[in-house]
Amino acid sequence: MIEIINVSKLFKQKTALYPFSLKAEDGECIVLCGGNGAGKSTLLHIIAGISAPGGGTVMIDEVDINHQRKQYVSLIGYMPDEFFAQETMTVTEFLTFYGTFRKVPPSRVKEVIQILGLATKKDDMIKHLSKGMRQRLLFGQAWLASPSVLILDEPTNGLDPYWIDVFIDLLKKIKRSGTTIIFSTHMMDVAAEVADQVVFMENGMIVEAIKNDHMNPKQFMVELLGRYRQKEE
Ligand SMILES: Nc1ncnc2c1ncn2[C@@H]1O[C@H](COP(=O)(O)OP(=O)(O)OP(=O)(O)O)[C@@H](O)[C@H]1O
Repeated sequence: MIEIINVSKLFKQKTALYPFSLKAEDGECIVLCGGNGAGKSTLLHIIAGISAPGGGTVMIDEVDINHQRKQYVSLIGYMPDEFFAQETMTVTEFLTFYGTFRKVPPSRVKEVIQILGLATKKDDMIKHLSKGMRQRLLFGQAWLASPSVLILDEPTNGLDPYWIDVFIDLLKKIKRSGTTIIFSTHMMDVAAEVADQVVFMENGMIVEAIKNDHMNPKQFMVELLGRYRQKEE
Protein backbone atom coordinates (compact mmCIF):
# COMPACT_ATOMS: atom_id res chain seq x y z
CA MET A 1 0.00 0.00 0.00
CA ILE A 2 1.23 3.50 -0.80
CA GLU A 3 0.05 6.72 0.82
CA ILE A 4 1.12 10.07 -0.59
CA ILE A 5 0.32 12.59 2.11
CA ASN A 6 0.30 16.35 1.40
CA VAL A 7 3.38 16.06 -0.81
CA SER A 8 4.62 19.30 -2.36
CA LYS A 9 7.72 20.50 -4.23
CA LEU A 10 9.26 23.90 -4.89
CA PHE A 11 12.10 24.48 -7.40
CA LYS A 12 13.63 27.84 -6.43
CA GLN A 13 10.65 30.23 -6.80
CA LYS A 14 8.53 27.85 -8.85
CA THR A 15 5.98 25.46 -7.37
CA ALA A 16 6.26 22.19 -9.28
CA LEU A 17 3.79 20.38 -7.02
CA TYR A 18 1.08 21.87 -4.85
CA PRO A 19 0.27 19.78 -1.74
CA PHE A 20 -1.78 16.76 -2.56
CA SER A 21 -2.60 13.29 -1.32
CA LEU A 22 -3.23 9.96 -2.99
CA LYS A 23 -3.58 6.38 -1.81
CA ALA A 24 -3.45 2.95 -3.45
CA GLU A 25 -3.98 -0.40 -1.74
CA ASP A 26 -1.99 -3.58 -2.40
CA GLY A 27 -2.53 -4.71 -5.98
CA GLU A 28 -4.00 -1.38 -7.11
CA CYS A 29 -2.66 0.86 -9.85
CA ILE A 30 -2.62 4.66 -10.08
CA VAL A 31 -1.89 6.19 -13.48
CA LEU A 32 -0.70 9.80 -13.77
CA CYS A 33 -1.76 11.66 -16.91
CA GLY A 34 -1.25 15.27 -17.95
CA GLY A 35 0.61 17.43 -20.45
CA ASN A 36 4.33 18.19 -20.56
CA GLY A 37 5.45 19.93 -17.40
CA ALA A 38 2.35 18.91 -15.40
CA GLY A 39 4.48 17.50 -12.57
CA LYS A 40 4.27 13.74 -13.18
CA SER A 41 8.03 13.04 -13.14
CA THR A 42 8.52 15.37 -10.18
CA LEU A 43 6.01 13.34 -8.17
CA LEU A 44 7.51 10.02 -9.30
CA HIS A 45 11.02 11.23 -8.34
CA ILE A 46 9.75 12.01 -4.85
CA ILE A 47 8.01 8.64 -4.49
CA ALA A 48 11.18 6.92 -5.76
CA GLY A 49 13.29 8.73 -3.14
CA ILE A 50 15.42 10.56 -5.75
CA SER A 51 14.13 13.97 -4.79
CA ALA A 52 13.12 14.99 -1.27
CA PRO A 53 9.57 16.25 -0.82
CA GLY A 54 9.36 19.97 -0.05
CA GLY A 55 6.52 19.15 2.33
CA GLY A 56 4.49 16.12 3.32
CA THR A 57 5.54 12.49 3.17
CA VAL A 58 5.14 9.16 1.39
CA MET A 59 4.46 5.91 3.24
CA ILE A 60 4.75 2.41 1.84
CA ASP A 61 3.32 -0.34 4.05
CA GLU A 62 3.56 2.23 6.88
CA VAL A 63 7.29 2.83 6.25
CA ASP A 64 7.92 6.59 6.06
CA ILE A 65 10.26 7.96 3.38
CA ASN A 66 11.33 10.83 5.65
CA HIS A 67 12.22 8.69 8.67
CA GLN A 68 12.96 5.13 7.46
CA ARG A 69 14.61 5.87 4.16
CA LYS A 70 16.74 2.72 3.84
CA GLN A 71 13.82 0.41 4.55
CA TYR A 72 11.56 2.50 2.29
CA VAL A 73 13.96 2.23 -0.68
CA SER A 74 14.08 -1.57 -0.26
CA LEU A 75 10.32 -1.69 -0.87
CA ILE A 76 10.29 0.06 -4.26
CA GLY A 77 11.34 -0.54 -7.83
CA TYR A 78 11.78 2.51 -10.05
CA MET A 79 11.95 2.80 -13.81
CA PRO A 80 13.16 6.28 -14.88
CA ASP A 81 12.15 7.89 -18.16
CA GLU A 82 15.75 7.94 -19.40
CA PHE A 83 18.47 5.32 -19.52
CA PHE A 84 21.15 5.84 -16.90
CA ALA A 85 23.53 2.84 -17.13
CA GLN A 86 27.05 2.17 -18.35
CA GLU A 87 26.28 1.40 -21.96
CA THR A 88 29.12 -1.11 -22.26
CA MET A 89 27.48 -3.45 -19.76
CA THR A 90 25.65 -6.42 -21.21
CA VAL A 91 21.97 -7.09 -20.52
CA THR A 92 22.84 -9.85 -18.04
CA GLU A 93 25.57 -7.80 -16.34
CA PHE A 94 23.21 -4.84 -15.92
CA LEU A 95 20.44 -6.87 -14.27
CA THR A 96 22.91 -8.87 -12.18
CA PHE A 97 24.46 -5.61 -10.95
CA TYR A 98 21.07 -4.30 -9.74
CA GLY A 99 20.10 -7.73 -8.49
CA THR A 100 23.06 -7.96 -6.10
CA PHE A 101 21.76 -4.99 -4.05
CA ARG A 102 18.52 -6.88 -3.42
CA LYS A 103 19.97 -10.40 -3.16
CA VAL A 104 18.19 -11.51 -6.32
CA PRO A 105 19.33 -14.99 -7.44
CA PRO A 106 20.73 -15.54 -10.98
CA SER A 107 17.66 -17.69 -11.79
CA ARG A 108 15.43 -14.62 -11.33
CA VAL A 109 17.68 -12.53 -13.60
CA LYS A 110 17.34 -15.26 -16.24
CA GLU A 111 13.56 -15.40 -15.78
CA VAL A 112 13.14 -11.63 -16.20
CA ILE A 113 15.33 -11.65 -19.32
CA GLN A 114 13.16 -14.42 -20.75
CA ILE A 115 9.82 -12.77 -19.90
CA LEU A 116 10.96 -9.46 -21.40
CA GLY A 117 12.02 -11.08 -24.67
CA LEU A 118 15.72 -10.30 -24.25
CA ALA A 119 17.11 -13.86 -24.20
CA THR A 120 18.75 -13.52 -27.61
CA LYS A 121 20.31 -10.22 -26.46
CA LYS A 122 21.47 -11.36 -23.02
CA ASP A 123 25.17 -10.99 -23.87
CA ASP A 124 24.77 -7.83 -25.98
CA MET A 125 25.97 -4.46 -24.72
CA ILE A 126 23.27 -1.97 -23.81
CA LYS A 127 24.55 0.43 -26.46
CA HIS A 128 23.57 -2.11 -29.12
CA LEU A 129 19.94 -2.38 -28.00
CA SER A 130 17.01 -0.62 -29.68
CA LYS A 131 14.97 1.98 -27.78
CA GLY A 132 12.17 -0.51 -27.06
CA MET A 133 14.64 -3.14 -25.84
CA ARG A 134 16.25 -0.60 -23.51
CA GLN A 135 12.81 0.23 -22.14
CA ARG A 136 12.14 -3.44 -21.46
CA LEU A 137 15.51 -3.75 -19.75
CA LEU A 138 14.85 -0.68 -17.59
CA PHE A 139 11.49 -2.15 -16.63
CA GLY A 140 13.23 -5.44 -15.78
CA GLN A 141 15.62 -3.60 -13.47
CA ALA A 142 12.65 -2.07 -11.57
CA TRP A 143 10.67 -5.32 -11.36
CA LEU A 144 13.60 -7.69 -10.68
CA ALA A 145 13.26 -7.85 -6.88
CA SER A 146 9.42 -8.02 -6.94
CA PRO A 147 9.03 -4.78 -4.96
CA SER A 148 5.95 -3.81 -2.93
CA VAL A 149 5.52 -0.72 -5.11
CA LEU A 150 6.53 -0.39 -8.74
CA ILE A 151 7.10 3.20 -9.94
CA LEU A 152 7.31 3.65 -13.71
CA ASP A 153 7.94 6.88 -15.65
CA GLU A 154 6.35 6.64 -19.12
CA PRO A 155 7.13 2.91 -19.37
CA THR A 156 5.57 2.33 -22.80
CA ASN A 157 7.71 4.95 -24.57
CA GLY A 158 9.34 3.31 -27.56
CA LEU A 159 7.51 -0.02 -27.20
CA ASP A 160 5.94 -1.43 -30.36
CA PRO A 161 2.24 -2.50 -30.31
CA TYR A 162 3.13 -6.15 -29.63
CA TRP A 163 5.21 -5.23 -26.58
CA ILE A 164 2.62 -2.73 -25.35
CA ASP A 165 0.10 -5.60 -25.23
CA VAL A 166 2.61 -7.89 -23.48
CA PHE A 167 3.40 -5.10 -21.05
CA ILE A 168 -0.28 -4.51 -20.23
CA ASP A 169 -0.78 -8.23 -19.51
CA LEU A 170 2.36 -8.29 -17.38
CA LEU A 171 1.22 -5.29 -15.30
CA LYS A 172 -2.14 -6.98 -14.69
CA LYS A 173 -0.33 -10.11 -13.52
CA ILE A 174 1.97 -8.07 -11.27
CA LYS A 175 -1.08 -6.37 -9.74
CA ARG A 176 -2.68 -9.76 -9.03
CA SER A 177 0.47 -10.71 -7.10
CA GLY A 178 -0.29 -7.83 -4.69
CA THR A 179 2.20 -5.26 -5.99
CA THR A 180 1.00 -1.66 -6.09
CA ILE A 181 1.85 0.20 -9.30
CA ILE A 182 2.07 3.91 -10.03
CA PHE A 183 3.05 5.08 -13.48
CA SER A 184 2.81 8.02 -15.85
CA THR A 185 1.68 7.80 -19.45
CA HIS A 186 0.24 9.81 -22.32
CA MET A 187 -1.52 6.67 -23.59
CA MET A 188 -5.16 6.56 -22.48
CA ASP A 189 -5.65 3.02 -23.80
CA VAL A 190 -2.84 1.73 -21.57
CA ALA A 191 -4.25 3.68 -18.61
CA ALA A 192 -7.74 2.28 -19.22
CA GLU A 193 -6.47 -1.31 -19.29
CA VAL A 194 -4.47 -1.22 -16.07
CA ALA A 195 -5.54 1.67 -13.82
CA ASP A 196 -7.84 1.52 -10.84
CA GLN A 197 -7.52 5.29 -10.62
CA VAL A 198 -6.40 7.82 -13.26
CA VAL A 199 -5.12 11.11 -11.94
CA PHE A 200 -5.04 14.09 -14.30
CA MET A 201 -2.39 16.65 -13.41
CA GLU A 202 -1.95 20.22 -14.60
CA ASN A 203 0.58 22.78 -13.38
CA GLY A 204 1.53 20.66 -10.39
CA MET A 205 -2.03 20.03 -9.26
CA ILE A 206 -4.48 17.17 -9.45
CA VAL A 207 -7.30 18.53 -11.56
CA GLU A 208 -9.28 15.32 -11.58
CA ALA A 209 -9.01 11.79 -10.22
CA ILE A 210 -11.22 9.19 -11.88
CA LYS A 211 -11.74 5.77 -10.32
CA ASN A 212 -12.61 2.78 -12.44
CA ASP A 213 -15.75 1.54 -10.76
CA HIS A 214 -16.27 -1.78 -12.53
CA MET A 215 -16.01 -0.41 -16.08
CA ASN A 216 -14.43 -2.60 -18.73
CA PRO A 217 -11.32 -1.11 -20.42
CA LYS A 218 -13.29 0.16 -23.44
CA GLN A 219 -15.90 1.93 -21.30
CA PHE A 220 -13.16 3.34 -19.08
CA MET A 221 -11.21 4.65 -22.08
CA VAL A 222 -14.32 6.41 -23.44
CA GLU A 223 -14.78 7.98 -19.99
CA LEU A 224 -11.11 9.07 -19.84
CA LEU A 225 -11.07 10.47 -23.38
CA GLY A 226 -14.32 12.35 -22.68
CA ARG A 227 -12.83 13.99 -19.58
CA TYR A 228 -9.58 14.71 -21.45
CA ARG A 229 -11.42 16.49 -24.29
CA GLN A 230 -13.53 18.50 -21.86
CA LYS A 231 -10.29 19.86 -20.38
CA GLU A 232 -8.94 20.86 -23.77
CA GLU A 233 -12.11 22.81 -24.70
N1 LIG B 1 15.28 20.11 -11.44
C1 LIG B 1 14.39 21.03 -11.76
N2 LIG B 1 14.64 22.35 -11.53
C2 LIG B 1 13.74 23.29 -11.82
N3 LIG B 1 12.52 23.04 -12.34
C3 LIG B 1 12.20 21.75 -12.59
C4 LIG B 1 13.12 20.69 -12.32
N4 LIG B 1 12.52 19.51 -12.67
C5 LIG B 1 11.30 19.83 -13.14
N5 LIG B 1 11.10 21.18 -13.09
C6 LIG B 1 9.88 21.89 -13.48
O1 LIG B 1 8.78 21.29 -12.79
C7 LIG B 1 7.64 21.25 -13.64
C8 LIG B 1 7.12 19.82 -13.72
O2 LIG B 1 8.05 19.05 -14.50
P1 LIG B 1 7.92 17.47 -14.68
O3 LIG B 1 9.17 16.99 -15.31
O4 LIG B 1 7.52 16.90 -13.38
O5 LIG B 1 6.70 17.35 -15.71
P2 LIG B 1 6.07 16.07 -16.42
O6 LIG B 1 4.61 16.10 -16.13
O7 LIG B 1 6.81 14.85 -16.06
O8 LIG B 1 6.28 16.42 -17.97
P3 LIG B 1 6.62 15.49 -19.26
O9 LIG B 1 5.30 14.90 -19.74
O10 LIG B 1 7.16 16.49 -20.24
O11 LIG B 1 7.64 14.46 -18.87
C9 LIG B 1 8.04 21.84 -14.98
O12 LIG B 1 7.64 23.19 -15.02
C10 LIG B 1 9.55 21.74 -14.97
O13 LIG B 1 10.14 22.77 -15.73
